[in-house]
Amino acid sequence: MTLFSLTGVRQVFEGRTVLDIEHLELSAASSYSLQGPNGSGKSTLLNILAFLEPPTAGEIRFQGRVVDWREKTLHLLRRKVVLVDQHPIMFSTTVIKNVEYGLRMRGIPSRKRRAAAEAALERVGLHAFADRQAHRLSGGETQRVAIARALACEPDVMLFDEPTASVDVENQALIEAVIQDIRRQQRVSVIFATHKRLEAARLAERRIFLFAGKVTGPGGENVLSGIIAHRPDRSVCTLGPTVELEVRQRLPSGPVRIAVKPEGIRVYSAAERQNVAFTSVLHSGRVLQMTLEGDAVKLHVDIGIPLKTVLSRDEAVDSGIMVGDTVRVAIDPDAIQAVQG
Ligand SMILES: Nc1ncnc2c1ncn2[C@@H]1O[C@H](COP(=O)(O)OP(=O)(O)OP(=O)(O)O)[C@@H](O)[C@H]1O
Repeated sequence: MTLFSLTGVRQVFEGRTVLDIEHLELSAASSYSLQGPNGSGKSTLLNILAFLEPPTAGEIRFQGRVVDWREKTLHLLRRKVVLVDQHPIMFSTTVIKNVEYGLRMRGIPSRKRRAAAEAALERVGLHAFADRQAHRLSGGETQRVAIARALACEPDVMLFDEPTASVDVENQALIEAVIQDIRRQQRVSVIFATHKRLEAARLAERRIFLFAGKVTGPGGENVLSGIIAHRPDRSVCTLGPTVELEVRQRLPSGPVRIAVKPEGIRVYSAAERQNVAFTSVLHSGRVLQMTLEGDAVKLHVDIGIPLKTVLSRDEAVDSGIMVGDTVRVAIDPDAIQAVQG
């Protein structure tokens, strides 16, 4: 079942478009990671999905119904979707009262409230902390109490904004275990923003990549820092000591972040001279890794910068390319998206 369906969703802050999603569907009872560089729009998207901030434009369907962004309806939707913030705010009272907060707002009687809050604290391993002062907890404990506070409300969807960004290794493992436990309860969907690739691999069934506010597909993994310079006939982006890529976007000279879509990267065996795509510039590289994923082969290639691309199984067989081979790599300038900074 479709949980969220977004069409033409844009968020504009101070005249700047920071989120621009043509179409995105999220399935129910799944777990998604939201990945992308700083400022790519992850928190902005989470705030929209949590019904905390309406988008400037576009349509969002939740569980099949169009969201109309009126306070009365939002109130009900916010019971179904709960966002656990990166820096949760604790009220200056006990842990248990903080966890009970959402239930109190819903008018749940005190005994039932207490039992639900205790059960939620148990799930995050903080049962013994019930009577402690919440604002004196460590970062990791605070994050776990915030998760308990969300869990107590029994939402359909839990959103997390970088749940382990400011916690130690021990709390990271505990929080990941709690998220995995939440997912094992089939009913609850989980969407979390993270900068940690391994965390995404551990926790997410599906991954969404954002770059400059747009969903980029797995190409979001090819995110690199470079410097734009203008030559008489073209603009180039210098990456590392040896690599220069042509960039078609018009940007001022200076530092940029670029994303290279994997479908814009073609890899040829060193011998192949025919049908070279996109560009006359061919980079020399080496194949570091080839992994079979379903009917596709994921290729890691080093051309002085690390790049990931995908071939169909047939293309991979036909090319005869093997791990360790020296190859030539063509990159489509139109597959490069650059943003300043
Ligand atoms: N309320 C706001 N007013 C103006 N600009 C905003 C506002 N909220 C976010 N932005 C801008 O929108 C862009 C996207 O921000 P967002 O916080 O969604 O990115 P992010 O991917 O979550 O980044 P990070 O990984 O650093 O948390 C940024 O350039 C940010 O400065």
